[in-house]
Amino acid sequence: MAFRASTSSSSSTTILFAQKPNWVSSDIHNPIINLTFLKSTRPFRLNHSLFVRALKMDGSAIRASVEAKVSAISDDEALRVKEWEVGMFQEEVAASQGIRIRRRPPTVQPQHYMGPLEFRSQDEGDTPRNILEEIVWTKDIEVSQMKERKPLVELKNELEKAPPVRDFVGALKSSYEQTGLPGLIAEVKKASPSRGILREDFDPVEIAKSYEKGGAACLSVLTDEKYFQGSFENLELIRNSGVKCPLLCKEFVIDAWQIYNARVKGADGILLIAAVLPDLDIKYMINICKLVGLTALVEVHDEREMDRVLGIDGVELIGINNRNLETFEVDIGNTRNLLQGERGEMIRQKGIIVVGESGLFSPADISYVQDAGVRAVLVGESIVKQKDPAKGISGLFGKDISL
Ligand SMILES: O=C(O)c1ccccc1NCC(=O)[C@H](O)[C@H](O)COP(=O)(O)O
Repeated sequence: MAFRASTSSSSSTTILFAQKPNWVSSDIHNPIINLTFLKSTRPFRLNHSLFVRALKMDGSAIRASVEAKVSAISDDEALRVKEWEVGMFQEEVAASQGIRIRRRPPTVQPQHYMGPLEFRSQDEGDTPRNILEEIVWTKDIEVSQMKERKPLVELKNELEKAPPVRDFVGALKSSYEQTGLPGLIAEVKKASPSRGILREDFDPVEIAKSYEKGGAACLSVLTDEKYFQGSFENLELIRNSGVKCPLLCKEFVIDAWQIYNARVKGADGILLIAAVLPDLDIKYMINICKLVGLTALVEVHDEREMDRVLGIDGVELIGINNRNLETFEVDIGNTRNLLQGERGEMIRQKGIIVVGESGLFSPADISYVQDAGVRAVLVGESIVKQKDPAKGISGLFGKDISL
């Protein structure tokens, strides 16, 4: 329904909406809306009783206008509104690149509030659409809390005490050259949203040592606590245990702060997920990675993400995830599909190393993705579940790959 403004607004006056209002704050005691007038958009606080009346009018009949009482908001509130608008802009940019994952919940009416059906059904509410979105929303809260505890300036000061960086890409290349098989990034993974607990007797250092003994070129260490039961403590323990393999910090990165943190904790590489990050974020984060010496493993799952990432300069490692992180469906044919034709050609021309990720269980799986063009694989479940993970690696490759 379109509305026309017929009066201007000032403090506590009755106005007619020019367009459907945009909800900025869903706080029932403090509802703030952006009202678009004929020429401009301005935030106002809505008088609650009239708000309900206006909504009923809106929902119950097709009318040319609705009425509400509004009052001007404070400078502080205006600043929050600005921040909200910038957030909305970022979401729009992400959506234009086909990114379905929203960075944080949209601002909506609280569940207990008897608001207008129309507005409720347009906003899907604060329910994430899938597990990846839920993880990202949780991460957004976690990261802002971590940043409050340790601001970036403080974190940067700790960089000089970080252990020296190891050559992640070099380790994968030399493993491929020596074995003729994809270099293995073996994942230290206790649990996952799709499979639950993978290993009850989980000793991260013991598993890491066994992987290294079994011929892994690099290790991937999950640091997410809530969904994977991983931790930065595990990363640090492994780093300080004498294990020499370069370490990938397997995280859901949404903020550059996490990249600095990973390096400070001893990581040599970090995962950047194209389904979560718009192009500009990926470019910016790759630059930060270079600055601190980390290798970025940029992960894609479909053609669109692959094309976006191939358009970004400076990418040296692309992971093709065979698992759809929104539905958990696993199909190793995905690796082959994304490496066919022009895409595969471009990857070869650019000298990018492709990592086949997820759902690899047998020598046949390894041959399949190798034939498709991968030079490295990232494997968790099939090897972490084995009593002796080193033997799990020989089983996966069909031979002993330790040198
Ligand atoms: O593994 C999951 O269930 C999962 C769910 C949501 C987001 C990410 C998820 N996994 C991350 C990975 O991609 C895998 O840990 C990694 O590729 C190893 O996969 P696998 O060998 O199948 O354990």
